[in-house]
Amino acid sequence: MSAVSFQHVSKSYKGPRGPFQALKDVSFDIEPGEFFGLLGPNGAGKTTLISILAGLSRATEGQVRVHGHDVVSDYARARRQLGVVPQELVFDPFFTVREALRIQSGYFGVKCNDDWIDELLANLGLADKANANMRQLSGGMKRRVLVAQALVHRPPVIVLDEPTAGVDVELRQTLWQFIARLNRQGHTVLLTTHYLEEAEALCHRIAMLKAGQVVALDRTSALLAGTASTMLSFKMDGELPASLDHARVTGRIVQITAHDAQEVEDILATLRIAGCKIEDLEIGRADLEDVFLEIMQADTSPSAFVTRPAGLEQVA
Ligand SMILES: Nc1ncnc2c1ncn2[C@@H]1O[C@H](COP(=O)(O)OP(=O)(O)OP(=O)(O)O)[C@@H](O)[C@H]1O
Repeated sequence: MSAVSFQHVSKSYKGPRGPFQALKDVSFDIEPGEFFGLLGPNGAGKTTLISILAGLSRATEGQVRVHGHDVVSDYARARRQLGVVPQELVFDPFFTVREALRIQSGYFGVKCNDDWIDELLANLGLADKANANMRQLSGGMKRRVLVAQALVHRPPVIVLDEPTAGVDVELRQTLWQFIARLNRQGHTVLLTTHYLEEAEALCHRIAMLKAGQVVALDRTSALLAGTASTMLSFKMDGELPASLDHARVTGRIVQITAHDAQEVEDILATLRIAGCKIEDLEIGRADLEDVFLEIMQADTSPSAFVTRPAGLEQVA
């Protein structure tokens, strides 16, 4: 049985100019023990999908199950399987960190949870903040508390909606070590992030959403191998030839993806013929950010990059 199953999920919001479809027929399964990434640009529908999974919002159509429990008709059991770290920092300013975690344990009917709460605090670098009031914490520390709150009932499925937004490098590493350990112990992880290097390092499989539709879904390694695999990077002043207008330009730095050696040669020839003076040329492997941009810029019909069904072989 899948850990999480989205089947034909659509969601419409009422807008000033009629209904707005935030999700369009989204279907995929996440297998138990997977570390699964959900990527997409701002407004693609990631938080909407997670809100439906967490029972905070209702799908207009379709069905969502967590370990077989429907998130609407069997809400309590579905919710108990989930630990959700929300994107927004919502907290009660009147409690200490330990009190907040005890109260959250109570919501799930977990009693005498202090040993696990202490372990969570230690693993999230919060041990010395246990008795601090929530309103005294910095933004990054509040985020750590949200992670701890999501995990108090030891949920088999951990959902993280941009958990590292606004978080310093040290906590990111602490957080990922901890989440990766929970994943090795068998917890399923669903992650949304805009830090694509994190997704590349952590996720077994990745789904990409664009305007509410799944436009890519595959093992991370297959996504990296399946699209442009070479990245040319150089510095130059002046205009690029029009035929290279798909290049990514950041100040003087130009990056262009290529599928093979011939395409690399063609790009260099185009630059030479146009009289462009380039410096510091590097040719390297494309990373997930390049793949993401290529997929998002492509005129993708849904499922154009969806090549591989869920499988357990990549989870080992
Ligand atoms: N309550 C709402 N009412 C109307 N429209 C909404 C509502 N919530 C979200 N939307 C719209 O639905 C679309 C998807 O939003 P969503 O927050 O799911 O995107 P996202 O992929 O999580 O984006 P981000 O990366 O910025 O967090 C957006 O166009 C957003 O404006």
